[in-house]
Order: sequence, then structure tokens, then C-alpha cells
Amino acid sequence: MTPAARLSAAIEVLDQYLSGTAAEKALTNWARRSRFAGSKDRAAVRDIVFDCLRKRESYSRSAGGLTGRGLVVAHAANVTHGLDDLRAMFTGEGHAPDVLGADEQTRLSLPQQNVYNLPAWLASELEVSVGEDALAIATVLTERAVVYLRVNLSRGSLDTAISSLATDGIVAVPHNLAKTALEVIENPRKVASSVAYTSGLVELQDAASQALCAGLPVAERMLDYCAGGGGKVLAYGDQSGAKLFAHDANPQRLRDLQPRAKRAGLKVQVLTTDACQKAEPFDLVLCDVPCSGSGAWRRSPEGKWSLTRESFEKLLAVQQEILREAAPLVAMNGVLAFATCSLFQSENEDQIAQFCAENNGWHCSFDRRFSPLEGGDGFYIAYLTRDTPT
Ligand SMILES: C[S@@+](CC[C@H](N)C(=O)[O-])C[C@H]1O[C@@H](n2cnc3c(N)ncnc32)[C@H](O)[C@@H]1O
Repeated sequence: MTPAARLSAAIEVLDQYLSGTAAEKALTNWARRSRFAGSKDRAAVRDIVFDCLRKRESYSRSAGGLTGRGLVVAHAANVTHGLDDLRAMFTGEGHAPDVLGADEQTRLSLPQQNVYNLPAWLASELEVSVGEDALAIATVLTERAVVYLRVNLSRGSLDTAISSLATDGIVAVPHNLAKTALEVIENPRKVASSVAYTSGLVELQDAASQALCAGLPVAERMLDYCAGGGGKVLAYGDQSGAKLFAHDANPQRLRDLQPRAKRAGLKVQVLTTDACQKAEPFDLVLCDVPCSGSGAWRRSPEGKWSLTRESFEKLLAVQQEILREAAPLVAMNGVLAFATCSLFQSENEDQIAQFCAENNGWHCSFDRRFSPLEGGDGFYIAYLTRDTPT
């Protein structure tokens, strides 16, 4: 496909998304209809669509409306060099999008305003939570996410991983957020088939997520209560001698965990909810709860436009419910670690304050926010320590 034909495809996908289809589904539908598109075309169309989702508000302002074409015209104007380059893409010939109208060209020449690229209520939520960093953070969230790798130190050093990746054409450099973190600066799409990855020397994991796991307290028995694909329990396990357990309310979400554990050379015992109660106490229980995902909106930009106040309120209630469920599993003097990939105070500090106010015998012994301005995704971690009764 020509670059112009990829723009046309992105217009088609975005129109479907704007009429109510999830972006991933709209991309899959397009790929099924377009057997001629190779893997590079599919990746390029996906990149255009995701850029448009990240910058949906600023692009729709430039375009004078929220349409697939408007978003793609503004995207193209952002990545090409000047109006002549742009006109060369919008020729209406072959599979290229229609010629630019006079109105579209005039709009593109107007000065751009700084916008949050967030629904107004979420921009307010961000301002309340991070104060004067709000616009800078919202802007970082409109950029494409960096690909980070975690080096399994039990399998090899950072240097070994860098060399192994290089043999597969991948360039990676250490990142200062975590001592296990590598930032991929060339050929991130080759990672999944590289020897370093398939042999378990590296895993895909955000750098802030790695830092969060590395800081968790030392434990003999650690339960990851919301384990999902197991990213956190595996990161913790690589650096500790703890006996590892994993649970998730949705067992389907755990399906990648055992293959990943095997690749990393780790043993993780999966527990049902009942089995967690039989196996307690654990000296560390991590609750990486479902959240708005606001810290990771570079990766999943659709989330910022689909989140409603109602679904947000439900998430807040689920977060408290999970803390209530997990707390009895923690040993005396043990730690209930609460984590989100959210930037919002209401999902972070406020939840910890509410838990401590409602539950005697617990205190918050540590908390930390990771800002996307540090390079990784936004995260929050708090340790709730269970006090010995006096
Ligand atoms: C943010 S994800 C976890 C990601 C995972 N820790 C990782 O690092 O890959 C949140 C997980 O919580 C699970 N979950 C939702 N409600 C739960 C509950 N009441 N108890 C336990 N897990 C729950 C979801 O199924 C989801 O897999």
C-alpha cells in the first residue's frame, strides 16, 4: 500500500470507530476486508489510528470537526513537512484520499492551541491530582509509548541482553527508572520474535512498573491478588526468593501467566479465591487493581474517550472492594500493597485514606507516584501495613 492508501484506510477505520465500534475491532474488520494489506501496512494504519486517538481533540479542532477524514488530515499535516507534501498525499487518485478542500487548507494554517486531549471532566480530575504538571503530563500522554524491556537478571545481565537483542537488529539502552529496564530505541516490533525474548532473558514491561515491583517489600510468601497476565508477580519473583502465588477474579486473564513463568524459569502457584483463604497468611499481598488506566493512556488512548463518570465511580467501588477482600489474607506485620496505573488522586491517595479510616489496625507505611514525565507510564503504589494488635 502507498502511504496515501494507508491514510485512506485509517479514515475508514476511524469512521467506524466514531460510529461506535471499538478501535481494535474496527482495525480487525478493516484487515479482514483488506487481504492485500501486509503486516507493515497493518502496523502503519494502526499507528495512524492510534495517533489520532491520542490527539483526538487537537486534531478535531484543526479539522473543524470530529470525522475520520478530519482526524487523518490533521494527523498528516502534523507528520508531513508543509502543505505541498500534504497535497501530494491527498490527490484523490488510485487509493489516495480526496483532494484537500480550500476550507481544510485554511483551517490547517490557523495557530494550534494547547489542549489536554482529554474530556473536560478528566482534564479537571488531572489538574486536581497533579496540579501544575497537568498540561505537561496530558501532552506526554499524546505521544507514542516507549517500548521497555525488563531483563530477567536470573537469566543474564543487561549487557548480555543488549548484545543478544543487537544480534536480532534491536537497539536497546538502559533506562534510569529501574536497574532491570532497557528502552528499545530501534526495531521494537522485532522483540517478540527475538532470541532474547523467546529464551526468557527479557520480558516486555514498562519501566515504572519495573521500579514499582523492585521496591516491593521482601517477603517469604507473596500473593499477586489481581495478577492478570502476571507482569508484576514475575518481576517480583525474578528479584526475590519468595514463594509466589497468583489469583485473579477472572481466571481467563491468567492464561498467559504459566507460559511466561516457564520462560522466566519461575514457579507461580495459581489460587482460586477459596484457595487464597485456605493458603493465608501471606506476608505480602499485591492488589494491582482495575483502574482508569490514565497513567497508560499513551498505550490505550481509546480509554480516555470511553471512560464515563459512571464507569469511573464503579471502578472506585471495585478498588475498595478488592482491598476489603484481600486484607484478611495478610499476615500480622505484613503488607497489603495497593497499585494502580492511574494518575488520579481519587483512585490513589483517597482510596488509601478511605481504607485506613474504615479499617482499624492498618497504617500507610509508604506511597509513591510515578509520573509519565519520568519516562515510564504513570503508576501509584502504597503499602498498607497490618499492625499487630496491642
Ligand atoms: C490492572 S489489571 C492487573 C494487571 C497485572 N497485575 C499485570 O501486571 O499484568 C487488574 C486485574 O484485576 C482483576 N480483578 C478485577 N476485579 C477483581 C477482584 N475482585 N479480585 C481479584 N482480581 C480482580 C482483573 O481481572 C484484572 O486482571
